[in-house]
Amino acid sequence: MMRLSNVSHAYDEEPVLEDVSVSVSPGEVVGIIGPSGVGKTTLLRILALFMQPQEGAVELDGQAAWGTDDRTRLQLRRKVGMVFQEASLFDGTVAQNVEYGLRVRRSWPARLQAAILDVLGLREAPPAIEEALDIVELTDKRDQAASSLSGGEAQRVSFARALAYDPTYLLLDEPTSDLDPRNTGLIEDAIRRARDRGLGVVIATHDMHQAQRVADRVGVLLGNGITEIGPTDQIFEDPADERTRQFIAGDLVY
Ligand SMILES: Nc1ncnc2c1ncn2[C@@H]1O[C@H](COP(=O)(O)OP(=O)(O)OP(=O)(O)O)[C@@H](O)[C@H]1O
Repeated sequence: MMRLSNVSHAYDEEPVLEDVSVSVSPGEVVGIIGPSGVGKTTLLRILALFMQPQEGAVELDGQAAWGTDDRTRLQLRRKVGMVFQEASLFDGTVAQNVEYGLRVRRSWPARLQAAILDVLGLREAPPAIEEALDIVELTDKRDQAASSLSGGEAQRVSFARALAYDPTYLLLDEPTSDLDPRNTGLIEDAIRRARDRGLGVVIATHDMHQAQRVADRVGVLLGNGITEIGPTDQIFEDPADERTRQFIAGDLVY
């Protein structure tokens, strides 16, 4: 389980998160919804161990992430994959971009061996790449130049790259905010497939309907904290907190 406990963080004395606790288990999708600028990205960056919160604890599979040595933290960070709002692919084919996720994990001897087989034209793509491409339905574009893809396809490649890395947890920051309905649907299907393979997924989105479609549990981030977190049906149909109710009903204007 990945868990934030009583986390607070401020930028230049301006509090963004105050006393936030949230967790995700393997095989579960947790949606974090809230208006723009409320701190969803900050929350994900703390979960990804990119930044240390000023207060509170971050724990992965029972191990505290801070207050430990850098090497242990790097090992913990390797359990986490992240997909950002915008795909950032390098100049190369779709398959090469997806493989990048694998390559960073390989030992130097294995990388050297792969490079030699590449030069000899003898290397076959590892199964993890084919599986990841299958999940985002891009198998037929595997040899296409990444620069020739549409925005939606590029985002699906980003998703596949994060999957190929074989993380235990996957964090998604507004992964479909610039996408058309078809690509949005394909990413949402890929999220469900990742969950069914046992990944713990956290998706931050300002689109509450997306959270309703894909999340098992939803946390509502309003003001500086989570007003409520619980099973998706309960949050949308019977919220306990008045601010959550107003936000879900669209009555809370930011
Ligand atoms: N590095 C930083 N330095 C100073 N302020 C920051 C920094 N990063 C974020 N903030 C501020 O913290 C607040 C929360 O930002 P954050 O990006 O976490 O929110 P968000 O909910 O992800 O927003 P959006 O959906 O618009 O991306 C914003 O007011 C933002 O301006």
